[in-house]
Amino acid sequence: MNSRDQALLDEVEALLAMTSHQGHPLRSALERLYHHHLEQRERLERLVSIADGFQQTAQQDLHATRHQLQRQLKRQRKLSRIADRYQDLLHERNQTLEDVSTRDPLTGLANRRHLTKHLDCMAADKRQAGPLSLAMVDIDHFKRINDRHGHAAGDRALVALAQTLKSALRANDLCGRWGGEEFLLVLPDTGLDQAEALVRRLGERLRGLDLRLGAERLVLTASIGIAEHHPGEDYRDTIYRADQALLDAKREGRDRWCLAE
Ligand SMILES: Nc1nc2c(ncn2[C@@H]2O[C@H](COP(=O)(O)OP(=O)(O)OP(=O)(O)O)[C@@H](O)[C@H]2O)c(=O)[nH]1
Repeated sequence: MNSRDQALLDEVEALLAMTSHQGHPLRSALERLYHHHLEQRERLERLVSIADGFQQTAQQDLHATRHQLQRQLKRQRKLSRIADRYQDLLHERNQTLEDVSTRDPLTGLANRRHLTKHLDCMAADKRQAGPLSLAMVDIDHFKRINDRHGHAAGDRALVALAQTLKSALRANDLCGRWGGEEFLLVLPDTGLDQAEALVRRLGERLRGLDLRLGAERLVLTASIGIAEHHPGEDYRDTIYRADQALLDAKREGRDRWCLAE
């Protein structure tokens, strides 16, 4: 209530209290008006206090809800960080699993499983049109290297051969370890002539390797069998023919290649 209202009320109260106005015809009406005003004021104050209470509760609720939301948001961010880390970990694990199941651990080349799968995919791919050759490469007298210099030296020779193979091949070629000291080359868009040129280059690089075992330089040679895939032929049969050609190369004195029938 402002001071003007209060002054008016004080004035009315004073008038009502004056005994000289007891019989005045307006006194009774003024008194009722005065009490009516007091009642209204009281009601208004109650309403204002209820509204204040509501507002305070609403603000507290708002504050509590905001706080709760912030906590949920924080928790959600934490969860999403954990989920991201978990996914990265899963991706790494998958990658490792993929590597373990498709790579030869010693040389890092494709393993036999991967080579077979690759050939199966090629067989299923009807767009595969150009010539395709397979070459089976086998280190000569590898047992002697192991026997003479130890298994670790043999492993070094295998790794050196794997690196030489990789460096001699083109981007679309695939080479992998077929088993022991035997490696398979898958050469797409390659007829026998081109395969022979590649294998010649490979033999030269292999002989030129500077592989040291103590004071001794180890000269690596390999025998190779090459087979061109016939249209409609099962890849296993092409590999078999390449293997037979490899045996021919061994029989003919090693350090050479032979072409399959
Ligand atoms: N160090 C090493 N040796 C291996 C590995 N896998 C197979 N070998 C060895 O490779 C040798 C293969 O010997 P053989 O099959 O007799 O062939 P080779 O001595 O190369 O004779 P030819 O093939 O006839 O020229 C065996 O002594 C195997 O133990 C390997 O991962 N590491």
